[in-house]
Parts: sequence; C-alpha cells; structure tokens
Amino acid sequence: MTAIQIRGLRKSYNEVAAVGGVDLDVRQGEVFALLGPNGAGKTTTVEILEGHRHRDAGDVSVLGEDPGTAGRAWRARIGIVLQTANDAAELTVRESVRHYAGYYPSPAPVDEVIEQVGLTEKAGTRVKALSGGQRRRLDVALGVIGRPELVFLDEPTTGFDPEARRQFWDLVRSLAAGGTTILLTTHYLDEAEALADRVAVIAGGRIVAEGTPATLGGRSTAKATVSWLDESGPRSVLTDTPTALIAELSQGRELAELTVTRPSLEDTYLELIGRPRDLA
Ligand SMILES: Nc1ncnc2c1ncn2[C@@H]1O[C@H](COP(=O)(O)OP(=O)(O)OP(=O)(O)O)[C@@H](O)[C@H]1O
Repeated sequence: MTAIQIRGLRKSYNEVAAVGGVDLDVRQGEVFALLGPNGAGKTTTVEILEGHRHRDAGDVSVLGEDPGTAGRAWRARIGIVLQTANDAAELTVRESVRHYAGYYPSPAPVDEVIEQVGLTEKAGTRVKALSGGQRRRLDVALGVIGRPELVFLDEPTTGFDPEARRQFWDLVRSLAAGGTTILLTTHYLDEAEALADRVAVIAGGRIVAEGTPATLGGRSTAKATVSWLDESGPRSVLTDTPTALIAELSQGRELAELTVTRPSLEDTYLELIGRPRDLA
C-alpha cells in the first residue's frame, strides 16, 4: 500500500520554481527521509502534502485522498509536528497534551504519550518554562496524540542534545514499529541513516537520487579507499577489491595505520547536491 503518491508536482512562487516536477512514493509503514540543502523545496513539498499549501500542477494522494480537498476526517489521520508553535505557554505540559487530545476522535492516553517523549517529570511544568529541546518533545507529543497513521516530522531534532536525539530516535522507531508511516525532513545525515528505510535527495526542486541509505547514489558499490603508512609516508589507493589489495600489500606482515573506508552517506549526499544537473 502507498501512503503518499506524488506525480509531476510543481509549485512556483512569483515565477521562481520551488518544486519543479517531483515524483515520489512513500509506502505505508515506512520511515522516509527527505534530504536537501536550504531552499531545495522540502518544506514546500511537505506543506502541499499536509494540505497547507496549494500546488500549481501534479497529482498528489495522501492516505488515499487529495490533501487539497480532503476534510476533517482525513486531517485526524495525519500528525503534523510543527517547528514550535508558541501558543498555550501558560498551560502545563499535561494540560497542553490533553487539550490537543480533545481535537481527535480516538486519542492515545495523555500520560502514555508524555512518557513516550520523555517528559513525565515535566508533566506539571508550564510550557513557557521548558527548555528548547523539551519544547520540541512536546511538539512531537502534540503531533502524535491523535494516533495518526502518517506523521510529518520537519527537522525534528534541531537543537536537541545528543541524549535527547537518541531518545527521540527511539520514539520514532517505536511509532514505526507500531505501523505509523513517517515522512521526515532532516539536515542530519546520521539521523537519516539511523531512522530511514528509504531516502530521497531533493535539490533545486527536483529529486536527484532515491534509495535506501546504504545504496543511495551507488554507495554500496562505490570503490573503497585503502590507506596505510609505509617507509615513503602515508599511502592511499581506491579499489574495488580491498581484501585482495591488502593481502598483496601485507604479505603476512602488519601494515601500519591500515584503514578501509567507503563513502559515508554524507560524502554521497554532498556529491549528489554538488552536481544536481548532471543527475537530474
Ligand atoms: N512563501 C514563499 N514565498 C516566496 N518564495 C518562497 C516561499 N516559501 C518558499 N519560497 C522559496 O521556495 C524555495 C524552496 O523553499 P523551501 O522552504 O521549500 O525549501 P526547504 O528545502 O524546505 O529549505 P530549508 O532546508 O531551508 O528549510 C526557496 O527558494 C524559497 O526561497
């Protein structure tokens, strides 16, 4: 089953193309990450999927409906984690989550969701007294309280400390394990690698690559770099067969400072966005 289907999506702002013909499928139950530099068109695409922005052209289906015309019942099936709304600062965390629960036909238990986002100790604290990272976790709680089938997470861990990021990743994994489809935008390549079943890279309003984090842009078949130190200094060779090369070089002796590396997701990503026109 397809949760999101996009065909030929276009959107311009005053003649400037923000999204210039995007095709994309997100399967039900998968965690899909949309990557791309600032201004690439991620937010525009996501806002169209959320029904918050009109498109100029193309077909879009989200949970079987066109977000441009879908009604309240559809809206209750999706969860949107906004980049920090500043309302309800006087309410406590629990009051705030309870308030949002009232908008949905079958919300999750309030305290369970507060626990899931790691805010149990802050449940009685006023929203205005939360730290930035805690506030962000509350945003997530508000986005998932309605037990959505599909959750949009827009740069969810910006400003999190490393421990909070790991906890947040666990939360995303537990949502995914429960069958929730997740569309994530992020600038953190390690986050995409840790969470996403598939990723797409968008640059200049077009998809320039799509695949699993392991195979994106031919990463899994890329040559390996074998590096070591010999009498003449540091050496490095790019090869398809690192094992054979090391066997030949070492002849049974130790090679100093030996490493074998393949392109990281970040290396591949940077290469992809550096020459999007070649690949489009
Ligand atoms: N309301 C708007 N009016 C005019 N231009 C806009 C508007 N919103 C976005 N744009 C332009 O559309 C392009 C795509 O913007 P978008 O916000 O979709 O990018 P993004 O990939 O989400 O970037 P970021 O990583 O910075 O959030 C940019 O060139 C941006 O300046």
